[in-house]
Formats: sequence, structure tokens, C-alpha cells
Amino acid sequence: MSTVARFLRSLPDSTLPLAVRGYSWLPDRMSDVHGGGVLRTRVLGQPAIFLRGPEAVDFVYDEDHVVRREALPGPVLDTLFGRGAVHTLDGESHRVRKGIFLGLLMDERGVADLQGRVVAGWREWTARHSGEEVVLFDGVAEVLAAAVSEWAGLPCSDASAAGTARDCVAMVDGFATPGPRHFRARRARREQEASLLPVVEHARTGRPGLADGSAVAVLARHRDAAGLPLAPHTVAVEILNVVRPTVAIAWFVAFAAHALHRWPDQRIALLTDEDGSRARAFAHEVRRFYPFAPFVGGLAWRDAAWRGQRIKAGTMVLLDIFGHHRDPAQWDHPRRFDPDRFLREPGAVHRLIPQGGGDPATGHRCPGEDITVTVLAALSTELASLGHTVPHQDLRIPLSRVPTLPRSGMRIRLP
Ligand code: HEM
Repeated sequence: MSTVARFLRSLPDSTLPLAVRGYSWLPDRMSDVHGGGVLRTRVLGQPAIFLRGPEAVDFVYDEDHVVRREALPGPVLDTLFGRGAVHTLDGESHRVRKGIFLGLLMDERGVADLQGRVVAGWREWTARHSGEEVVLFDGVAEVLAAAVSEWAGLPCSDASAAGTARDCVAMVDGFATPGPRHFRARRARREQEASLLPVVEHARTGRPGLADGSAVAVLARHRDAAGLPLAPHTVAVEILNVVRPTVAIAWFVAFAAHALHRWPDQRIALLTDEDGSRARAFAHEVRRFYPFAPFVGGLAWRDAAWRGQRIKAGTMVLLDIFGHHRDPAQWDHPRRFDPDRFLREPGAVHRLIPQGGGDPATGHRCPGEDITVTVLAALSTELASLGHTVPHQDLRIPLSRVPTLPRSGMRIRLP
């Protein structure tokens, strides 16, 4: 065995401390290298290297260094993304599949249509529960599930929206943790995938009223270069890759309510927003300041080097998202909640990586960023003008939990 191989084998496995300490585990352990950070360890028994810094973003999003096939562990596929998802593809097959998502999710009119449905659903929900004390996170997840289901072309009722919201939240909540939350996530995915198979079948045999441009129609009727359709299970997986992350915007909305409560001046800023720029800056700062996706990455497919660090083929290469957004080398006063940083320096938005880095058209960066920012900005503005009160509750955000939330789920009393 070579010296390098012996060194890699001797590294401690960090899976357990990572699961126990969550977001707070990594930043303390990164050692600084000029212009970035690095940590060598093992995750799930595999050699892994965590990287941080702008050049690390470029490195991780270069397919010449890092690939996705066989990179994502089974427990993440069976909960968060689904087997055969776009997240697991490389090269030409990724480009073709990603093209479907770019067309569906980055079309301006489509984004505006979804935003309109979300805001209408929100107003209806706040009116229906007027005077009640509600858990904002749960309510918003249902509003988002109903809006995105209809928008995507899924048959939808109040009851099915509640079930979709519950299952999508479970899939996100349980992907990074062992135990009951993880088993709930697996069951939620199994049940949602199974319930979508007849929907795919129906879309293929000509469901009356199904809009041609909807996610269900486009994915179900897609033909690859050889003229072959996607397997029904793959279509179900990819429909969920539209619905689930849209429901997950509820995490950011709960954080937005937390920020408006903690820094009331922000409410005034949103109420006096004339052109929507403050609301978007606020949405960006919520995505920077509050923790959500902890890291992303893949596998080094050949020996490579980053800033003098040798990376052997087969090493997991992970980009530290949480640390990136708190790095004083990249952000002035990173621990200050300051949406104006994006108004003072509009280019700062390009340093954000809460939904991955690089170019969504050519790499794995999230194609749902426009939707996320648009919906989050709209609901933040709705919250600012709602006139709700925030009852006494536990608003601490535990960093040991991934994903995390204010402990109370953010309870508010509606006017
Ligand atoms: C809650 C807000 C969201 C967060 C935090 C988020 C985060 C992410 C992250 C970290 C990635 C992985 C990037 C990588 O692998 O390098 C990703 C990919 C993806 N996201 Fe999002 N996302 C969000 C919202 C959305 C929405 C609203 C949609 C669709 C409507 C969406 C659809 C996708 C898809 C399809 C991919 C796979 C892209 C690929 O592999 O090429 N996401 N997202």
C-alpha cells in the first residue's frame, strides 16, 4: 500500500460527529489555505475532502474534476432526490435531462404564474385562519404544495395538498439523519413515487385538460435522442424534483418571518419597496444568512490537485455551503443580517451558493433559483404587510439539526 493510501485509510470517519453536530461541525475543523479552506476526513467510510472559497466553487463545478455518478449515497437518493434523478447524471445525459428542467423552471412567465398561484393561496389561507395562532412553517408548506401541484399539472385537492406537503417536508427533513426521521423520509418517497405512476400513465394516454407545457406533460411525454420515453419511475422521480423543493421554500419563509421579527426595521424596508428590489435583496440575505443545504459535491473521477492539495480519484469532494456564507474573506460582517449588502453591491449575488454554484445551464446548479427567490420575495412582502403578532415561543435555531428551523416552527397569530 502506498504512503498516500495508508494516510487516507488512517483518517477518522466523520459521519457520526457530522450527524450529531450538524452545521456547526465543519467550520471549526476547516484549516485555512491561502484564499480558501480545506479539511480531509472520511464520510460513510470513504475518503473525503471539504473545500471552501470561490476557487473551490469553480473546482467542484468543473466536470473535469468532479462527477456525480455513484457519488450520492443511497440514503440520500432514497429520501431526497430519488433513484435515477437528474442530480446523479453527468455529461450528455445530464445535459439532455437538465434541459427539461431549464425549460420548465426558468421561463419568466411560468415563474410569474407560479408566484401568482402561491400568493393567491397564501391570501386564502391567511383569511381562512384569521384570528388563529398557527405554525407558519406547516401552513406555508401546504400553500406551496397546493400551488406547485396545480402548476405542475397534478390532480390536486386540499387533502392531497396536505399529504404532499407532509411527505415533501418529511423527505427533506430526514435525508441527513439516521433514525425515525430518516424512515419517515423513505416511506414518504416510496408513497409519493407510487402515487405518481398512474398519473404518468394517464398523462401518456392523453389526460383531458392537462396543459401541454406543464411539468407532468413535458416529463411524461419527453423523448430522448433515440426517441425513447423516460421510464415511468424516472418521470415520477423528476416530477417530485419539481414539487418537493418548491415545498421546501417553506424553510426559507419561516426564516424570513424570524428575520422580520428579530429586525423589525426590515419590515418597514419591505413596505416601502417601490420596485421589488428590496424584497429580492431580503430574499437573498435570508438564503445567505440562515442555514439550509450544508454542502454539495461529488466524486473526483481522476487524480487532481486544488491549491496544492492532492485529491486522489474516488475521493468525495464536498463544497462547504454553510461556511462559504459566513466567510469574512467573502462577506463584510457575515454574521450581520444585512439585505442592503445586495443593493450596495449588486454583484454580491453571484457569490451566493445556497442552491449550488456555477452555471445552471451547464452544471448541477439548482434550476429552481428564480422560483425560490421570486416566491420568497413575494411571501416576505406578504408577511411584512400581514399585521400578525409573534407569541412568546422558542425561536432558537439549533445548528445541530440538519435541516434546521426555529424550534417552534415559527408560530404567529394571524390578524
Ligand atoms: C428551497 C429552496 C431550494 C434550495 C435550498 C435548493 C438547493 C439545491 C441544491 C443545493 C442543489 C444541488 C446543486 C448541486 O448538486 O451542485 C439543487 C439542485 C436542484 N434543484 Fe434546487 N433548491 C431549492 C429550490 C428548488 C426548486 C424550487 C426547484 C424546482 C422547482 C429545484 C429543483 C432542483 C433540481 C431539479 C436540481 C438538480 C439540478 C442538477 O442536478 O442539474 N430546487 N437545489
